[in-house]
Amino acid sequence: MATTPRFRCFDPTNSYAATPDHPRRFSTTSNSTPRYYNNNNNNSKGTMGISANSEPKIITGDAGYVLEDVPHLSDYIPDLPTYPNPLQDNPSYSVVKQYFVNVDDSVAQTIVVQKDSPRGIHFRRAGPRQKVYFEPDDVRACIVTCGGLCPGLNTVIREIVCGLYYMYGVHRILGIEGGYRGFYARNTIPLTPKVVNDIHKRGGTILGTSRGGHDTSKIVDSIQDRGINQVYILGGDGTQKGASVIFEECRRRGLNVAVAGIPKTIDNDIPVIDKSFGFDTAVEEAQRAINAAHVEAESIENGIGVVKLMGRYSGFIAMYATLASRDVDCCLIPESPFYLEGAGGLFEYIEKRLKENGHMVIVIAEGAGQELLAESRLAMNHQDASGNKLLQDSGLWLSQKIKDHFSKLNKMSINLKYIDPTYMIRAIPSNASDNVYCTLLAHSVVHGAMAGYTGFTVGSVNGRHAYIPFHRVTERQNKVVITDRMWARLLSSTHQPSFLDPKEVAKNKGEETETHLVNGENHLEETASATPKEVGNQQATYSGN
Ligand SMILES: Nc1ncnc2c1ncn2[C@@H]1O[C@H](COP(=O)(O)OP(=O)(O)OP(=O)(O)O)[C@@H](O)[C@H]1O
Ligand SMILES: O=P(O)(O)OC[C@H]1O[C@](O)(CO)[C@@H](O)[C@@H]1O
Ligand SMILES: [Mg+2]
Repeated sequence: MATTPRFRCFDPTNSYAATPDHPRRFSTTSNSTPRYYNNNNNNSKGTMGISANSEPKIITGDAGYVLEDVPHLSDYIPDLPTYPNPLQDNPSYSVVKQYFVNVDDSVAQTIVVQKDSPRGIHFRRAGPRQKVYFEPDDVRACIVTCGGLCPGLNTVIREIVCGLYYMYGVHRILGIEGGYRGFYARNTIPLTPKVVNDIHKRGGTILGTSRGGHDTSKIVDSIQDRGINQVYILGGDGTQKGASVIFEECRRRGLNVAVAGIPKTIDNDIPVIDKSFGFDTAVEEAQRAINAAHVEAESIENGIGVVKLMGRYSGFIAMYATLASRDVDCCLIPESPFYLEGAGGLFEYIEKRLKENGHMVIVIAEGAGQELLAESRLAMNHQDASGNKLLQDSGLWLSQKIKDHFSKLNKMSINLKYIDPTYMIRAIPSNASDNVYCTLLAHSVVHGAMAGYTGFTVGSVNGRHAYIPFHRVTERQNKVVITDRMWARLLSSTHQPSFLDPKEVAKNKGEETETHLVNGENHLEETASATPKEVGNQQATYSGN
């Protein structure tokens, strides 16, 4: 029989117990909402009623159960009224037997466990609650999209609008134009189901987007001035960092404003969540470019098709597109350093493949081999408006290097075609499965905000939607773990070299190491800049799936 965990209070910064009369400690039971900090300030702009960033809300239970909870408006605003969830009278949803989520439901981050292992980290399960913290008539919601484009943005916008409208009877929803700076520099767009009806069939975002321009104080002033009390923020890692500081500022000002993020990243580089929306669409669309490269390459003697795909720091699109296609002979990603010349290098492999097969296809992620590019040209240190490093064109660079190498050889003339479909992939509408995923994400985020949660990102964790504290999705990037089975499957499907030093791998395999990498949760930031030899060392520590 399932037992309800007995929650204990755990304050990561203090070892002594929390007490109900100490406002800075959690006072939690399984039935009460944890709260910290009393709010005695008024709501005027910039007041210093509440200082310091909020601390993580961590609740522990029996058998090593840990809930990494998200903030709630009642944590800092006392005596907030609650209302019955209007969904209980909604004829469409009345067929569902147990529609409302139990207050104690949580989603496990790790689902592969051993008999005696602790229950581990959990996140609050997403979904509708019996009580809501906003009267539908009082809600003034806004939606903003920031960062690069991604298939599905319009679907999420549509479903937030329709979800608020039809599930909760919220009719005042504003679109913020042109990303964060739109809060203070642009007009707003009123959004209704009619306005958004067809937008899921279009790529891009009807609201526009931008990089840079995050001015927290001006943004929160604008939220206050417009009377907005629910802020829905779609964007990647940078955007979620921005959302986090907006939440902190709203909290500091004591505002009754729910700030919620929906992670958007075509690169799939946001951690914790299973995958980001638009990723499936991107992988599917990448097939068209790979097919074209393959057709070109196999139609001519010693044909080489080079396809560049997106992935600044994470090579997920390249890896999945390669695995899906089966026409790719070599996939290069930022996480797996490679080299061109000499034994075990890329040129040697190309020559071998052309001799065996007469043609080949290479997929390269935009961030792959950047360290080699920097060596061969003047290192550029340009950044975009958000401070992201502007990368050099890895596909163009690689194509040129291959051409130069084989023209020097004289013995083998090659025909290389370079295809860069990156922006074409990013600009298409989401496919069917992403459309459904976007809809569920939008509904989950709306349920969370209506229930008074704030300072959270919504995402699917092991197939269940959860509310995840901002810091968990911004503290690191999700990367391909090259010591995991998925990358091994890729190597085995392409037969490409691993570019690892075989002696080092063999040596380290025999050695006991203390570090154990856990599937999908490895902090492999260092891998991106590691030498092939160093990666060989990491290989030996693998204990993944
Ligand atoms: N640390 C930060 N604090 C506040 N705002 C930030 C921070 N980092 C980025 N932003 C803001 O978030 C917005 C989007 O950031 P960015 O351009 O890096 O895209 P992103 O959300 O990471 O998406 P993409 O995956 O396309 O890179 C920008 O307006 C930027 O100013
Ligand atoms: O829109 P921009 O500024 O050209 O950014 C391109 C970058 O955006 C991304 O698509 C992420 O959104 C990266 O893969 C790519 O490097
Ligand atoms: Mg980013």
